[in-house]
Amino acid sequence: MKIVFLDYKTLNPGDLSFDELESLGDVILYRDTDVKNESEIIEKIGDAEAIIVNKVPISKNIIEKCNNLKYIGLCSTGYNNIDIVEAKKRNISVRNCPEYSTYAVSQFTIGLLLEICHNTYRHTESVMAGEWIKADDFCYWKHPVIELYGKTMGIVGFGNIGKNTGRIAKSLGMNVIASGSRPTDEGREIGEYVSFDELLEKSDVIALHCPLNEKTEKIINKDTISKMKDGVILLNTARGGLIDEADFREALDSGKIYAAGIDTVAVEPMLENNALRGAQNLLITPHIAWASLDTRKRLLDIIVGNLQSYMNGESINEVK
Ligand SMILES: NC(=O)c1ccc[n+]([C@@H]2O[C@H](COP(=O)([O-])OP(=O)(O)OC[C@H]3O[C@@H](n4cnc5c(N)ncnc54)[C@H](O)[C@@H]3O)[C@@H](O)[C@H]2O)c1
Ligand SMILES: O=C(O)[C@H](O)CO
Repeated sequence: MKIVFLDYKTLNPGDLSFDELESLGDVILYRDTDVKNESEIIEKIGDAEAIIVNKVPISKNIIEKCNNLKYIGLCSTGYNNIDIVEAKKRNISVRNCPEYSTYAVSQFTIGLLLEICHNTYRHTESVMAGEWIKADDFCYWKHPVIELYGKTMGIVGFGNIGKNTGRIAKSLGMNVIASGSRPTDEGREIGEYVSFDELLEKSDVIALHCPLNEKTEKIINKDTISKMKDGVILLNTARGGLIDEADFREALDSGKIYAAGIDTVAVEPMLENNALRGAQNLLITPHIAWASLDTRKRLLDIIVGNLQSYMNGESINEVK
């Protein structure tokens, strides 16, 4: 079987082995593919039966042109770059990789929150610059130190990552509320299910952990921000497209949003004119919550397992 991997560079910058994947068929590996160049994508896929993609968009046009395509294997949990409706229409199997980064992404989310609460990095810089030597007292702070105990974390999207973020928040003494997911007993042990509006009104910290799709695109906008508490903290390690970035910037600048920590923006790599550049009370990282070596190893195992199961006629991790 001809298998084309369109963009392996971020999964495997050179520290993993593709031996197992290559044992499954005639594998063609591309480090990168220009996400904006449909003809390059179509040419690289050619007559392949299976493709593996991380962030390359697979549009209706590409699916129509590559008419031997039977399998799209994602290199990620999120699958917002694939035209699922068109793929399903043509009986193409689309499979994602759930759960490989649950612990890493929830750790990262809480890491952003703790940095907002403590400003460890900014205080270290101040001490290293000699400000403690000149201080009048045994302690001083440049930014407020925030205790999370007793505060409410609202989690939008209470799936694998959302629930684990909730568990950590609960262990810090936070009350957890969640919206958007079907209630389960496991979820009820972590927090209370509420409506999206109630979550916006009650949360001191809001963490986004839902997929990006037509229902969730820009769910954080002027209108929903106006329903939030003044001085709310916003965390987004899911997808940048969940947020209207111009509205978000306005709320950061006005102080309506006290601070935010995000790992994703709407267009990646970030555009030069991205509205968030230069924001003062924003921690921002270049989509790396998933990227530890252990996590990527687990991810590659799932990618291989998904393809193997497709070849065996089994339906594992099929995107519905
Ligand atoms: N930054 C990173 O490195 C990174 C890594 C992995 C995943 N992600 C993102 O995190 C997202 C969540 O991952 P997960 O493993 O928890 O997925 P998941 O499928 O386990 O959970 C997603 C939850 O969102 C819920 N949901 C669906 N529509 C919703 C809506 N309209 N409003 C609110 N909730 C809704 C689903 O019911 C589900 O419970 C992924 O879709 C992906 O975009 C980011
Ligand atoms: O969805 C995912 O798995 C992450 O965003 C990394 O691609």
